Amino acid sequence: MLEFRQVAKAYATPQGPLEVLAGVDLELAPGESLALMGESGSGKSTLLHLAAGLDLPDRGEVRLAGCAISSLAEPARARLRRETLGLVFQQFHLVASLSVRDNLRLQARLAGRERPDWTAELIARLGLGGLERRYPEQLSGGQQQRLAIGRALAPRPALLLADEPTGNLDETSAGEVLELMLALVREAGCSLLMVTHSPRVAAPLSRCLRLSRGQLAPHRPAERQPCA
Ligand SMILES: Nc1ncnc2c1ncn2[C@@H]1O[C@H](COP(=O)(O)OP(=O)(O)OP(=O)(O)O)[C@@H](O)[C@H]1O
Repeated sequence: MLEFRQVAKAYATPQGPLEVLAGVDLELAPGESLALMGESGSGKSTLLHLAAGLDLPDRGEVRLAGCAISSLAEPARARLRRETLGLVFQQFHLVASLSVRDNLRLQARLAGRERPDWTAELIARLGLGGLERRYPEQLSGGQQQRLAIGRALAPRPALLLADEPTGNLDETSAGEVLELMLALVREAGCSLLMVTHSPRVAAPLSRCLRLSRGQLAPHRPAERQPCA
C-alpha cells in the first residue's frame, strides 16, 4: 500500500542542512495499521508529508498504491492523493462555508466516489445526526474532529494518514474519537499510518515504529519509553 525505499530528506537551515530522514525503509500492507512515534522534531510529520506526496524526498522512492508518487509531477500526485488517501491533521482543515453534509460530499465528489448512502451512514456513525446543516464553527472541537475524520473517509480511501488526530481533544473525547476512527478504518479494510505521542493511542494498532536520528525502529508503545 505504502512503501519507502531508502528515503532521505534534509532541510536547509541557517546552520546548514538538517538531515531529518536518513535512508528510511518502510512497508505498510493493505489493511495494516501502523503507529509512528518519536520525539518532537524527529521527523514524523515530514515522513507523513512525503507519504502523501505533499513534499518530495531528496533521495530514494516513495510508492503509494503501486505508483512511485515521488517521481510524479504535482498534478498527478494530487490526483493519486485524491483517489487513494484520506488525510487527517491536528488542524481540521474543514471548509468553513460548507455544512457538515457538504464537507463530506465535497471530499467524496473530488475523488469521483460520491455515495449518498455512505455519506448518510457516516453522519450517523460519527454521531453527527441532526447536525448535518450546521457549519464547522457551530460544532464543538470533538464534533469538528469527528467531521474531519469522516471527511477523510468519505471517499473510502485505501490509506488514511493521520497526524495526531486526537491531539487537541480532552482524554474522554480523544478515546471516543480514536475508537470510532479505528472501527471505521477496520470495517473499510483501509490501511492506517498514524503519528502519535501517546502510547495509549498507539497500543491498539497492529504495529508501532519509532523515528529517531533519521531512522525507523520497531517500538513497543506499552513500555512507555522516553518518546511518550
Ligand atoms: N520547512 C522546514 N525548513 C526547515 N526545517 C524544517 C522544516 N520543516 C521541518 N523542519 C525541521 O525538521 C525537523 C523535523 O520536523 P517534523 O515536523 O517532521 O518533526 P515531528 O517529529 O513531526 O515533530 P512534532 O512531534 O513536534 O510535530 C524539526 O527539527 C523541524 O524544525
